[in-house]
Amino acid sequence: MALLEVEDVVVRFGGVTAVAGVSFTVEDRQICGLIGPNGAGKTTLFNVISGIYRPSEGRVRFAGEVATGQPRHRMAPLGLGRTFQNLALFRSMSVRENVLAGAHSGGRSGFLANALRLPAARREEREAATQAALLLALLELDAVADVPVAALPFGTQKRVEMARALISRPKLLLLDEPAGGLNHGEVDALAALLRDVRARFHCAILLVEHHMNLVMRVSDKVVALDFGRKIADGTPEEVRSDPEVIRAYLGDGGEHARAA
Ligand SMILES: Nc1ncnc2c1ncn2[C@@H]1O[C@H](COP(=O)(O)OP(=O)(O)OP(=O)(O)O)[C@@H](O)[C@H]1O
Repeated sequence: MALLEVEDVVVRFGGVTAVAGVSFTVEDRQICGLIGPNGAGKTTLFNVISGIYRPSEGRVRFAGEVATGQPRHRMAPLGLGRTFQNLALFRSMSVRENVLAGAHSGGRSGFLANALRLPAARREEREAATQAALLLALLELDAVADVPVAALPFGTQKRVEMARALISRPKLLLLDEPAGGLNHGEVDALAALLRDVRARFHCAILLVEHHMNLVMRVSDKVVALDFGRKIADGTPEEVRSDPEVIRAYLGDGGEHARAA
């Protein structure tokens, strides 16, 4: 059984079919890149997988359980962690506070135990603080742990988001354009970091990404979309040389010519 199973997912917005029957799987500890030209349906599909959109048809299974239709707060306990394209951090809070905020969605002791500060809740808080410290070190954020997020460069903020997603120990980490806005050196560091994160956290990673070089370097498998359909699914080498993928990226010389 695959960790993530996307089955015949269709998403319609009024008359627009953004995703037109896409199926693919992600295995345990696999890094999967989701690529496609602008408007291909990547973000829409990503939002279905992370529980933000309900598909018009089809379903998503996570570790064998149907995840579509589950309330969003159930996603972290199910084992799904995500980051956002335009960051969704508490800007006036410190790096450490933001990372700790991610732990609360994974807490097991419940609202009442937390409100009454029962021992189970206090133990969870201590565990979360230890985990946060480890993550801050791994993501090279310890020097800025007490700095408000708003004061930090974009690339650093992206690492904060990743730390926040990782503190709930996801089985699958969903990354929305992690290389967006990063410079060349930062993209190289990100490639190394993604492999490191997989090795240390034993998680699978699904990344939606425009940065082709990063996707091809870090992914075990790549799924390519165009006009809401899956046009290729295979190793980076297979997908890179797939005629439909080349056509989708280079265009047909007419109105569909789009940049890679
Ligand atoms: N909320 C919405 N309402 C109507 N149409 C939408 C909505 N969201 C996306 N679409 C349309 O669905 C299609 C797929 O969009 P989507 O944003 O998923 O593509 P994408 O591959 O992520 O593109 P990009 O790389 O530019 O972010 C596009 O035609 C888009 O205009």
